[in-house]
Amino acid sequence: MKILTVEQTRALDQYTIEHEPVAPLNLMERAAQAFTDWYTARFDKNRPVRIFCGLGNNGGDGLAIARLLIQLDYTVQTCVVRYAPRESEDFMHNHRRLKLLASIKYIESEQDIPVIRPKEVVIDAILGSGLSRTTEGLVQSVIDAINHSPATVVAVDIASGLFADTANGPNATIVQPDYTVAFQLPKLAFLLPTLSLYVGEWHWVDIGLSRAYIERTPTTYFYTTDQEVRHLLRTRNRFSHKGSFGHALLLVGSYGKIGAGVLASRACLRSGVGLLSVQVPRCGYEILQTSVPEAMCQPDGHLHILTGQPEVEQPELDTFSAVGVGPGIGTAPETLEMLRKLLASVKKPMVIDADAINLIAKNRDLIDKIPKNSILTPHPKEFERLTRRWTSDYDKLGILRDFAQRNRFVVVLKGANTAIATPDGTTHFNSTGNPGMSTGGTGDVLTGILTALLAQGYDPVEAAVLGVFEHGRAGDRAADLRGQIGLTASDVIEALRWD
Ligand SMILES: NC(=O)C1=CN([C@@H]2O[C@H](COP(=O)(O)OP(=O)(O)OC[C@H]3O[C@@H](n4cnc5c(N)ncnc54)[C@H](OP(=O)(O)O)[C@@H]3O)[C@@H](O)[C@H]2O)[C@@H](O)CC1
Ligand SMILES: [K+]
Repeated sequence: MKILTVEQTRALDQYTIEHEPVAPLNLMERAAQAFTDWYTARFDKNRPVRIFCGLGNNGGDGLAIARLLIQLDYTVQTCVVRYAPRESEDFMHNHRRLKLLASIKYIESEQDIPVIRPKEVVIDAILGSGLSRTTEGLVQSVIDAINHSPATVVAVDIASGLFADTANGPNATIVQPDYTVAFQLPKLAFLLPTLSLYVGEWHWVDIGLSRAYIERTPTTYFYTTDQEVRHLLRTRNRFSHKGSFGHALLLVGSYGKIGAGVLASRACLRSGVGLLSVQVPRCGYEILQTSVPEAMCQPDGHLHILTGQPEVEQPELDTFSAVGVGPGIGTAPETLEMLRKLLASVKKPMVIDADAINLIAKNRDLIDKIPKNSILTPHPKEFERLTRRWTSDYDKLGILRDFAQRNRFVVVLKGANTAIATPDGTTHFNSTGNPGMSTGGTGDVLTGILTALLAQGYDPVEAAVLGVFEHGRAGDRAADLRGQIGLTASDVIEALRWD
């Protein structure tokens, strides 16, 4: 699913109006109806509704929603925040229609701001995507009153005061909703961790804007949906054999962290790889052979760390269809040398995680040695070590895009809505996963999954988008079963299901 900028959304709106064609007022009615359908499916008539409307089209939506809810017998109090002398045309039309049906309260000064009671649901339709400056004065006071109230708050299209795709200044006053119901497409702001307070749980509703226009509008931001992922997943031919699904090599573990290697290996096997070989320090040999009997084990000559000096002769690196390195390997100088040699020898895109990233961050000459189109999977701290500290989530996205594009890497920046930046400058936000997955070992699981997908011949961008999605989906299934708090990385592996 594409994420469009405010400008692009306005153009999409205009295109739909001209080419469907549909009168702007009817489009507003469609938006209000879609919101109302969403609302009535969740909130019953016992909850009094208080709708705060601005004077633009977001306010117009609010007035139309008020009318539709009143017609459905909801108890609605509409408050128009009169912060400016001018209203939009469609606002005025809906204002006239609502006045025939109900009284409207006008907020012209702070004294007019009503007391909001706990049982109420506040619908925030003060400002939408037309926000052009930081909120102040009366609007700011109303937003403060909403934020200090005990009521449930639902934002229409976007929280009032929140910019949809650019940074808000410091100390901006913004509605903090429990829910945001966006029209047609999600907005970039919804996907950024530091803005979550101004978004709440978000949903989007279809208001019939032109699909053809969305299709041909270029964008750099995407939100991965279930439907899109279904197209990526390859089905298995009846005549296939284990040789058809590649041979992966994982270089993992150190004394005390062999478990990271076990998790990565199990996840790799659960993600469809044909054959798996695993290099671990000698202390990990029996552990791995016992806990992952499906894998072939190549013990390192060193007892505790990976040095790249094998105990017994090992197959050439080009035997393997994909290589993954990092989980649990530590940052010993000998392991750095192993990584240096590995990067010099592997020609295919590989998966690079955890301590391999930390080693690269400290030895920056290695960045140029990483095969093009490799997948790097840093968490934010590792990514900061690799690049620089950011000033906002928007700054972080810029650094991420530049780093991936300049080096021709696929960078999977882990977190809520994991962001995957690609060599061609696009960024894909993931839609699956839950806070229960913030627990040791889930990153190792992801490395195993991604290495398995590369080994099966998936293109690195597809592997990253698909792998991150399925990793999150497995986490969601596991959380359904056990709850988020008790979730472990092993539960995520057990919940993987590729169909
Ligand atoms: N896109 C779609 O497909 C559809 C969109 N729809 C709806 O339209 C909404 C967008 O409507 P909109 O463009 O009229 O903007 P909106 O946010 O209501 O207000 C703009 C007014 O506020 C003013 N203003 C700005 N900042 C301010 C501030 N800080 N403090 C005070 N005032 C401020 C601004 O002033 P100006 O910048 O012109 O000086 C202008 O007068 C969208 O979110 C959705 O709900 C649906 O109905 C149908 C389909
Ligand atoms: K709003």
